[in-house]
Amino acid sequence: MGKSVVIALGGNAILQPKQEATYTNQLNNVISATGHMIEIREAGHNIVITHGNGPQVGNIIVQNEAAKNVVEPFPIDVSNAESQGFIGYMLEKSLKNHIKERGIAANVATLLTMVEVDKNDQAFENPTKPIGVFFSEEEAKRMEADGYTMAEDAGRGYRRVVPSPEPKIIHGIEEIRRLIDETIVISSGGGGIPVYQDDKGMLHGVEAVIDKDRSGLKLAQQVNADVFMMLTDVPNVYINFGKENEQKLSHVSIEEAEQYVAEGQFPAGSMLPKIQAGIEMAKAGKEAIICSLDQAVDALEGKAGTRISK
Ligand SMILES: Nc1ncnc2c1ncn2[C@@H]1O[C@H](COP(=O)(O)OP(=O)(O)O)[C@@H](O)[C@H]1O
Ligand SMILES: NC(=O)OP(=O)(O)O
Repeated sequence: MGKSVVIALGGNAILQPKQEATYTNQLNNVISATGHMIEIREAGHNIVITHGNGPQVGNIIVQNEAAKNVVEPFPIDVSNAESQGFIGYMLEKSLKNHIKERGIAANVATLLTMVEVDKNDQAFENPTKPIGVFFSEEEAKRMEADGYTMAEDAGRGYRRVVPSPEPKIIHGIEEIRRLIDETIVISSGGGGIPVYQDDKGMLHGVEAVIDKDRSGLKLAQQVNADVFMMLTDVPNVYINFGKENEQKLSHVSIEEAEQYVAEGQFPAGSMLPKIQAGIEMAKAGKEAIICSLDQAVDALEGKAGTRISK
C-alpha cells in the first residue's frame, strides 16, 4: 500500500528567479515537475497537488497596473483566482499528457479553491509575503517612494510584499476528500483565493496572498496525508544559508527544527513557513520533505532532499 502525499509546487519552482517570466518557461517547468509527480503516482502513492503563485500573482498585478489607463486593475483576490486558473491549467494539461504517454489509468481535476481567513488577522498590518519579480535595492527604494511595501527576499534581491493571513477554512474540502481516491486533485493553488465571512455568513474577497505552505499543511492535515512534500528551487534546506559555513540538512528532528527556527535560520515568506509546516507534520507523527522538483522521487525514497520527522 503506497503513501498518501500532498505535493506543493512552489511558485519559484514554476518560475525560477533567474528565468524570464515567459509562459513557455513556466510551462516547461510544470511539464518537468508533473513528470516526477506521475512517477510518484506510478510507484503506487496517492497524490494531491497544490501550488504557489508568488511570482505569478505579482506579474498579473504588474500587467494590471501597466494597463490601468485602459482597464481598471482587478483586486488581488481576483488576481489570485486568475493565477489559480492558469497554473491549474498548465498542471492539469501536463499531467493528462504524461498519463496518456505512459498509458496509465488516472483522472485529474483542478478545483478553484477559496480559503477563508480572519479579516482582523494581524498580517493585514504587517505585509510579509514576497510576490513578483526581484529588484535591486535602488529600484526598491524608488518603488517605496511610490507607495509600495518592499522587502529583501532570502538574499535574492528585493520584492514587493503583501499581507499573508493564516488560512482557516478550505472551501470544498469534503469534495476533495471524496475525489482523491480516484482522481489526482489540484487544489488550494496560491494558498487559495483569500476570502472572509461577514456576520451574515456572506463571503468577500480580501487583498492578500496566503502562503501556500501554510494552506498546503492544512490540506495535508485535512486529507490525512502521510507526507507533505514541498517542491522548490533548492535541493535542500541549509543552515547558515548562503554563508561560507552553509551546511546541508538531510534529516531534521522536531527539536532540531525548532532550535534552528529560534536561531533565526529561516526567513519569513520563504523557508520559515516550510519548516513550520514540517514541524506540524512531524508532531502529528507524519513527515515533511523539502526538495527540488527534479528530486521528488528520490526524496520520497529518502535518497535526496530534507526530511522533517520525529
Ligand atoms: N535556510 C535555507 N535553506 C534553503 N533555502 C533557503 C533558506 N533560507 C532561505 N531560503 C530560500 O528559500 C527559497 C525557497 O522558498 P520560496 O522562494 O518561498 O520558494 P517557493 O516559491 O518554491 O515555495 C530558496 O530559493 C532559498 O533562496
Ligand atoms: N502563495 C504562495 O505561497 O506562493 P509561493 O509558494 O510562490 O511563494
